[in-house]
Amino acid sequence: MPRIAYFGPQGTFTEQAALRFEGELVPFETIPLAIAALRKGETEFACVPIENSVEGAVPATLDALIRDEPVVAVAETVLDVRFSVLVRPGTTEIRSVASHPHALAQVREWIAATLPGVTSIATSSTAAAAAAVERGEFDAAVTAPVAVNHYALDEYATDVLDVADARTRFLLLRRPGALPAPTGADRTSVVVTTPDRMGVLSELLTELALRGINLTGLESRPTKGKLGEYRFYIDVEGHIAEPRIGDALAALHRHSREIRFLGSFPKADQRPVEAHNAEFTAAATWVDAVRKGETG
Ligand SMILES: O=C(O)C(=O)C[C@]1(C(=O)O)C=C[C@@H](O)C=C1
Repeated sequence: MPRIAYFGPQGTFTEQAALRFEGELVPFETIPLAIAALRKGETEFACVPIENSVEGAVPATLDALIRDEPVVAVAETVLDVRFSVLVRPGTTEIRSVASHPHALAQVREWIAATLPGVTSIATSSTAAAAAAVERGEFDAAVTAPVAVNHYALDEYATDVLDVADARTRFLLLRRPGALPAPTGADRTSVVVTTPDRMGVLSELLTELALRGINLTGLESRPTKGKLGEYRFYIDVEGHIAEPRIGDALAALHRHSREIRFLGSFPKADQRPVEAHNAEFTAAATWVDAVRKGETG
């Protein structure tokens, strides 16, 4: 059975996401450590969170994806997110509440209304907060509902969430190899470092628009070099095997100082992508024929 490194420990949302894929799950304390295990060949896959509908992109994942040797996404899955607040049995007063910063941000209003005056403490993950509460370091942890099964804690509150219908998307990563076959409902992800000149981002987006490609995500992260220098993470609908996507990525390559392919894989929503591949194929066939002198 393949091994899947995941952002743990046991009881994280990421573990719930990783359980949807077939493999032996291996927990790591941080996102960079899970991806490093994949790069080193300790596991065949890694499962990490990439974006949340309330708090946006997960910076630790974006930064880990661009470092060191390339890794690519081969699948994604989306989880509904709602939180439980766990305490040690017998707790009567809550003075501190711990969790992953993304989780704390999603229950900020609930904490202010229900536990006014408590101190919020950031931990490496929601489950790490549960473990710390179990050890007596903090009074309460904001966790995934399943965490109550892994730690000797009681539910103080369940279904906690400031914004209804929150969801988090997770990626299944692998070292580069054969790509997943196109399904007609795919997503392609790249990260581009642009030269420092006027209008370059609009040029990138125009290349997509000209080919009728739907942009589903655009994130920027500093290159960590010069102040004001950024990388752009671009998600589009379609698969690199499709002519219009291949054509667009070639254009992005021409506009960029550095480009890294992050994968073409089936979208979790399985909603078919409206494409114009037949027109692109017909145009390429025509150019080919003209070059050979077969037509005018
Ligand atoms: O700490 C966890 O349980 C995670 O899996 C991380 C994470 C995140 O990074 O957004 C995943 C889903 C929730 O939105 C909160 C935390």
